[in-house]
Amino acid sequence: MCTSITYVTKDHYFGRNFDYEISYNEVVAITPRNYILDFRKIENLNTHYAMIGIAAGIADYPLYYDAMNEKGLCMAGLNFAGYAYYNEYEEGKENVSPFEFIPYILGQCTTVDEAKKLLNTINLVNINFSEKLPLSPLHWLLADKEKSIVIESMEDGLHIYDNPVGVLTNNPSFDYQLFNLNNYRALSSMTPKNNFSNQVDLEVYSRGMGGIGLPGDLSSTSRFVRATFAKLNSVSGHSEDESISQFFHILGSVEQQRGLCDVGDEKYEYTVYSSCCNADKGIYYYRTYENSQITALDMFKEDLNGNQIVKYPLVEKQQINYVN
Ligand SMILES: C[C@H](CCC(=O)NCCS(=O)(=O)O)[C@H]1CC[C@H]2[C@@H]3CC[C@@H]4C[C@H](O)CC[C@]4(C)[C@H]3C[C@H](O)[C@]12C
Repeated sequence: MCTSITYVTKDHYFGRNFDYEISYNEVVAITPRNYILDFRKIENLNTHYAMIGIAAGIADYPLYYDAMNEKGLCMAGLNFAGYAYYNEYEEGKENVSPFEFIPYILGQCTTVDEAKKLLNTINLVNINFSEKLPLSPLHWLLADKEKSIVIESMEDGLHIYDNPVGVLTNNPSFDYQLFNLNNYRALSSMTPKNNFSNQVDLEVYSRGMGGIGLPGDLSSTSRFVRATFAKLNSVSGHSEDESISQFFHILGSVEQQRGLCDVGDEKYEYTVYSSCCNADKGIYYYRTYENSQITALDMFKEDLNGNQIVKYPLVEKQQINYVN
């Protein structure tokens, strides 16, 4: 499972928990403007916006899980197994395969509205990256500072939802996740008054009772409600330090500890990494399961006019500040 959120203080922040039981040798990858983006069915992009994000480090192609471009547009792919459906090639459409989708959008668009125009002509086509890397069933969160949308390609067509809460998890489809929030409208960050009955005197024996009923488990519907509640009630200062700390704490509300989600064969789904982009400044921050220290990469410190992907392996060793 994964959770992705967008968050605005003074700047715009975007990121995700990447929850899984295996890794594809993830790296932070910077794709500069003149790296030739090679597409299977449409014309290559020989120059495009530069982007930074986490990608699979197993191929010489920017196989992004999530990324932002130099204009502050951000996009993340999350599992959508059993719901995602990719089509046959269709003449007259822009046939983009799911593994090309993030570079295709971030390479050319500066805002969600610009991306929406491209989405009018797109056909998410069922082409593998390779035999070893088959199609992934995904849906996507796409965000700029003002708004976000969710993109779901399903058997009945391409769905593009405005996302008023700026959160995405996994199954089922986004319209359900949003509707399900109605069930939690009584939750509050405030101490609730006794609505139960005036015939019984109910005590406020603890702080935090306004949130009783918030689902605590790791299912995607529960994470959706919990991350949304955390994000929308979140209070943070505007400085960079306060903002990214708060961002990682929101993601922390839905992080997965190893062992709690058994997927068989002695494998457990856990939060492999959490990321937070400052989309205004082009800085990619992340933490990994074993390394609680925040690592940062500034895309503008790279030569963005280059033509080769620059890759940084994740810093995964715990960094402890021993004081004596
Ligand atoms: C598994 C991940 C979703 C995490 C998630 O949501 N976990 C919940 C599981 S569950 O909901 O509990 O079942 C997704 C997110 C992005 C994906 C890569 C995208 C590029 C590339 C595309 C190629 O076509 C295939 C290989 C490739 C490296 C992909 C592998 C894998 O598919 C990645 C990592």
